Amino acid sequence: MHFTKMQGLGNDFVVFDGIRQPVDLQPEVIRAIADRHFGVGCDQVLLVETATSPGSDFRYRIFNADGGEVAQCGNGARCCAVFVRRAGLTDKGVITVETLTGRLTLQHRSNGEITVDMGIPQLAPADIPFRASEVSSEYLLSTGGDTLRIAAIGMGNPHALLRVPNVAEAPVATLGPRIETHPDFPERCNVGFLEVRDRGHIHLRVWERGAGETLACGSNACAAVVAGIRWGELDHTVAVTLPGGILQIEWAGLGQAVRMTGPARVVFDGVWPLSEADCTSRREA
Ligand SMILES: N[C@H](CCC[C@H](N)C(=O)O)C(=O)O
Repeated sequence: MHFTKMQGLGNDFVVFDGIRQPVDLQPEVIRAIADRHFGVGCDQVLLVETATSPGSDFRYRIFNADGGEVAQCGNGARCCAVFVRRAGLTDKGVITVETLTGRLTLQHRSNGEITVDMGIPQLAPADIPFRASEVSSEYLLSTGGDTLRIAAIGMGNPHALLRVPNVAEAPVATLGPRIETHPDFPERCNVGFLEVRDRGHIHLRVWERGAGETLACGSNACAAVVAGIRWGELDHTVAVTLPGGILQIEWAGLGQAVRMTGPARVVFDGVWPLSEADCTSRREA
């Protein structure tokens, strides 16, 4: 299978064209491809397919490095927009892609960046999903003897957000997996550690569900801005500085879609696997 390695602010992807070639992505194959020592290495595998609903240009599927399929990936959506034009699958400037749970609009900008309409954030606990009796801008989460104040927000995928005084010292590697697998998030969650610098700028580090800490997470950046606005600490246009770079996020408020703008880059093209013999060279199952 032919693939293209891509990245959006260092959040990296192996992207397959599922329209012009048969692609079989079983969980164990995803894990093998994502393996940074025995495979290609990536945070997520993306699959572009023929749209199944009218009004969409493509179907866009997302698989985390752990092999699980999920419904949203913001950095991947920007890479998808670049992928389909570079592959000659479309020459449109505005592309609509359908995902497991919704539809995204991807817009090429004159400076080469991509703006994604990420949809309306889910705030009702049942939609996130998150175990809480009512909607709130802040919840208490008990873990390991600590009680944490978090925001819980859905962007087509679930996110927990914690305020920290300094992202550089945030306990991402220890607290991230504990919150990712907390029972109050029945489908697990992505965990954002956010430092509010001013009303138009935050710093963010993210422990991603199914991938661990990544250099950037587009959907969590959107959720973090929604959380900060609902806490009354942010204005409606925010620069989000992540370890891999900066995203521009806009949210006009309740009932409105979140818009994210940032880069997407091609790294190289490849073939997976080269041959069955090469497959056996991977870490033994
Ligand atoms: N780990 C995420 C999927 C990838 C999201 C991230 N790479 C982005 O840019 O939004 C999840 O399990 O919901």
